[in-house]
Amino acid sequence: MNSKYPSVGPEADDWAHTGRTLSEQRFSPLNEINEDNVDQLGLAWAYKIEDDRGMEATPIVIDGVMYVTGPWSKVYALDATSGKELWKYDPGVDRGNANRTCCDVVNRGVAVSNGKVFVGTLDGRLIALDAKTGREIWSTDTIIDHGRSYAITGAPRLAAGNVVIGNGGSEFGVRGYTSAFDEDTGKLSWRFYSVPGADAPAPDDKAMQLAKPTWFGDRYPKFGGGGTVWDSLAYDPDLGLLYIGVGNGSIHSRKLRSEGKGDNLFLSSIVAVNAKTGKYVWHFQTTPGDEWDFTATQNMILADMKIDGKDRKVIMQAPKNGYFFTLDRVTGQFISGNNFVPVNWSKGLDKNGRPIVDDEAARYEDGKLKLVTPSIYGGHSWQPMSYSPKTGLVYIPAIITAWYFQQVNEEDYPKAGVFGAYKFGYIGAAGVPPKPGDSAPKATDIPNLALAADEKKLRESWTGKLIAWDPIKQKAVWTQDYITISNGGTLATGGDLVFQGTADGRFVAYRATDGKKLWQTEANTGVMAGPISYRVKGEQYVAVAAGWGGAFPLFSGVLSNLSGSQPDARILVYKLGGTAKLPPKKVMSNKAVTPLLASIDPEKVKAGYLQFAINCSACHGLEAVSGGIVPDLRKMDASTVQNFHTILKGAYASVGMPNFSKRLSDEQMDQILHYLAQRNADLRSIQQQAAQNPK
Ligand SMILES: O=C(O)c1cc(C(=O)O)c2c(n1)C(=O)C(=O)c1cc(C(=O)O)[nH]c1-2
Ligand SMILES: [Ca+2]
Repeated sequence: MNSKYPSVGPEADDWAHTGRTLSEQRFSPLNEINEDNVDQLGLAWAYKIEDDRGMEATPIVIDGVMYVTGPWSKVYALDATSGKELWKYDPGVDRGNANRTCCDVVNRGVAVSNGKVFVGTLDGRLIALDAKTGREIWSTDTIIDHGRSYAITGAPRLAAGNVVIGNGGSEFGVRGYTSAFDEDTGKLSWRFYSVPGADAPAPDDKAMQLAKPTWFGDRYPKFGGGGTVWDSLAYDPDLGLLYIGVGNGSIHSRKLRSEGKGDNLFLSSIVAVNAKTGKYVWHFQTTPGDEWDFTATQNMILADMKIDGKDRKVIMQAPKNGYFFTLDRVTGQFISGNNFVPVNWSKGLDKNGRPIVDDEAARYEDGKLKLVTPSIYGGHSWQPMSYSPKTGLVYIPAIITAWYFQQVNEEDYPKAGVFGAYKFGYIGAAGVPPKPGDSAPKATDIPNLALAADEKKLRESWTGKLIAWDPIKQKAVWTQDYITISNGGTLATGGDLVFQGTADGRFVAYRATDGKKLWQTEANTGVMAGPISYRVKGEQYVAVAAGWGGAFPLFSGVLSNLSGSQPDARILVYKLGGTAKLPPKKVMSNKAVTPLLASIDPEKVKAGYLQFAINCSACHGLEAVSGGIVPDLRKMDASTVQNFHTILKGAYASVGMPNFSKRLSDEQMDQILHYLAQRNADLRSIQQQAAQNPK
């Protein structure tokens, strides 16, 4: 061991929590793999996951065993040195639940404590498994109302003898909350609601006493209000505080939700509660009166650092809204902040760190069309950032995109006919990030994604960045650019390395101090999850869950095609001198397509477009251009066309195609088929043009 990298003790071996330790820094002190030898890194083993959907889990490794989750909330226990399967657990989630979650049937991992493995399932159960055998010890239903679209995608956290879990659903109309269950028994210890309900809050409910006056009108209980806690929690055992990262408003439109007024606490906030009781301690709202899906569910990092000569206990977050926040985690007081990507929705932060909303530029309750950056994908999403106490830098997988918003009144929903109106209360569309000084957008600016030229322009404008951010000076120290969004979470190590997977299918190591690329390998699929590092019998490994999916390809399929990635889910594990090989990359079929129908009825196409936008586009892509996660419906074969109605009525429910018989009439199903036949014709004409003008 050289002096640059002195040996680190056995306490560095495990990756015991989602963020390695309770501080959630995603920093491994291990340094056997370092900038001097990282070029010798090779694949040690790979484990194939049976469902080729998005992989978002951070694995946990304790005593040489890896616990990781895959799509449909399945849990895998693997020998961390060989990839040998020790056990596998399938909670049997009803595949018909695929449309209860906004963004793929993903899961972000387990918590492990005292011989128990805890997993939250897509259908809302929290389950404790025996870590040795994978057998169920207890299972509890965490959902308060199965009539609404709640789903769990996040990893549970451990706090004060409890397992804590939230859920998602703010895109569908739910009231967000966080629940804590006793680790041993699964009994509910406490529940914290993120937003007020219809009733007056109890006199001793300080949180809702604070929140209620920031909401207006009586309609928000109908829409649920939102504030789902779908990903991030952090626990400081010394302070006894649990930090809750709260999501966006439900319904998105603040006009429909809260008469266009108010901060709407605790939407888009970090809330600190007593970990034993769930009682409110402090809050910091990152986006006042959210109406842009600006969640504060992004991962929160706890660190101790010297700022202006004083030792500070901080909590850091880079929420979707594009601002980085460094707060005092004892009091919630704002220390510093700055935007890490371009923002046009706000003019900056005031002295308390409250963003000054640019109403003219971003609030769409005035009925005008607004082009807002960041978009609903955020400047940063669930892909976790990491912090190296060695460099003092935070490594943020950042996103640069924009989104159109235009208010739709409820009575006008049926006329709106564009993606989003029903679910969000606005017409939404992808946009090219605006430049300062651009004139106000007009409806004619909304790109027509069916036209290949617009697709190209949009795709090229949606980019990713890895940003090494100084959380004290609040500025970037170095950056790396990516051709598209939804690049992976990051890992920082004692070997002065930063690891990150990319949407275009690579796994890369950078030097932590200056961002120099030192190593990369083909992952053969887009990589989104946060990598980890661990050591068994003195040998260091770096691991990542690889597999393209999640919000981007499902929701904006047409734009995500650029990644060239195919869903091919695996756990990939690397070590120095590793020689294992991956099977060849799966490529997307570019076969010429045949017509779906002999004749197409334009009236049906028009009606079908609306029905498709409302019911199908969230998974099968805007304008029916799939991102490759679920079938591209423009390319259906003859037998699929023949069985179209049967499939919509549940024939493929077991593989994740929900039953739409309660939502769509036969006539509407037929309209959708005609719309798809038209999109198929559009695709064939693009293919013909390409064949005539080969580049
Ligand atoms: O508001 C919510 O309840 C909620 C839930 C989830 C989820 O559970 O995955 C996502 C989002 N919102 C969201 O806004 C978002 O961008 C997103 C991306 C992803 C993903 O897994 O790729 N999930 C979610
Ligand atoms: Ca959301």
